[in-house]
Amino acid sequence: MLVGRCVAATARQQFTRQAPRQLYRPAFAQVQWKGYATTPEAEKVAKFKGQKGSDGKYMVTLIEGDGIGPEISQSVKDIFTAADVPIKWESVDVTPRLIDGKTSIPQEAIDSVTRNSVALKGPLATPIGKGHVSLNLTLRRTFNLFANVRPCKSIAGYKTPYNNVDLSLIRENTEGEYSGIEHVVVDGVVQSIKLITRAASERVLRFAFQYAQDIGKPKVRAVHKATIMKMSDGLFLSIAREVSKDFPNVEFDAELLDNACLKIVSDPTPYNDKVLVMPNLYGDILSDMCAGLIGGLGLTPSGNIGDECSIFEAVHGSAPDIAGKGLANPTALLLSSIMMLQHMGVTQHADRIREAIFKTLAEGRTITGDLGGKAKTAEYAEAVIKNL
Ligand SMILES: NC(=O)C1=CN([C@@H]2O[C@H](COP(=O)(O)OP(=O)(O)OC[C@H]3O[C@@H](n4cnc5c(N)ncnc54)[C@H](O)[C@@H]3O)[C@@H](O)[C@H]2O)C=CC1
Ligand SMILES: O=C(O)CCC(=O)C(=O)O
Ligand SMILES: [Mg+2]
Repeated sequence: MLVGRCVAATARQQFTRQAPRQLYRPAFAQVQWKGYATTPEAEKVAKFKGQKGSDGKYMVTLIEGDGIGPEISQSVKDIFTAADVPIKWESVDVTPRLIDGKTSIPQEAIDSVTRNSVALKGPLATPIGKGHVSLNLTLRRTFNLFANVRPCKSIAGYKTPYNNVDLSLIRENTEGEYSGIEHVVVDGVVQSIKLITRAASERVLRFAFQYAQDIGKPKVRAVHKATIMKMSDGLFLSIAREVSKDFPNVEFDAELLDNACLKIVSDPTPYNDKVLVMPNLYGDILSDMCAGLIGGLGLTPSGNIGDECSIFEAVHGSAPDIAGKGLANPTALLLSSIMMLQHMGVTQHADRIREAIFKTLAEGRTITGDLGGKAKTAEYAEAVIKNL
């Protein structure tokens, strides 16, 4: 499996060298806000569109990803099999192809996610500088996964300077600094455009307020830099203020990004009662930073949520420094798979696996190197299975 992925990664690098320079063009289609049901139960029904097959199982798309992706995906597969989770995996490859001069992910992958309406994704590596656009972003854009939900919670038994971290970050997921609209003005001068639209801002902000209500957090805080990016972040902030009026039971305020970073690393616990919502790049950076507060990237899950389908993945990347060595901590992808099961309404299995994970971590006997243990990825997965 690992060999297969290495071949795919090499093919992608070769492809990268041949690919013509592309602009990452956003779709400017007006997005109709569909609203979210007020209870988590109803929300799941509204958003998860997958169907059980005649064998009583859901089909779920699996993108194993690069680097540590296949290793941590194997842990999820093993634990799901042991826990008898009623799903079947449909593995797809997202290595981009050049079709009519454009970089595209394979149609089979797009069809699979569209058909199943839910996917679990390992990390996908992005070449630095020249090369294909991030496949992670391409997937988010292709399926209009407008909200990236990134919870970050302390793990019982793993000691960090703060024991009670419970942060909720919502990152705008389709535009902002990640729009990839870049061009050379003259030699030595390049321009990169941060795109902020009313439509994308409003839908993620509404999502954040609804999410706060659904998970019982009383406050939403917009994180911004509208002092400097007066028009772009200014628009995001003014829409946040507008949207807040539709949620009178949720307190709203705003904070500058740099100050938020200082305060969160000094003491994150005053942020526990808030959902933080922000433009794309700020959410990217803040979520890695927050992972550092609870024990690292091996522990933080995420969900890319759209109206038609959703893709769940860890916050971390392909970790090339430890790939292929059996050292990766699969907890982040496992917790992402639990978010996925909750989203699908498969809650009993989700609860059972989550308890087994937390028990294994709290026992501290069979944990991976990032948490100070000696266990290999597969040994940790085996310990979780024993705790099921
Ligand atoms: N959503 C995605 O698929 C993402 C993809 N990437 C891509 O991943 C590649 C590598 O990026 P990096 O900056 O190195 O970030 P990274 O997140 O892959 O790794 C950062 C550090 O965290 C460690 N780490 C990450 N996940 C871990 C795990 N599960 N267990 C133990 N340790 C773990 C790594 O060993 C490394 O020291 C790049 O090509 C980047 O574009 C980066 C972030 C997200
Ligand atoms: O797509 C990439 O290469 C990076 C994405 C990323 O850092 C993230 O989603 O947090
Ligand atoms: Mg990131």
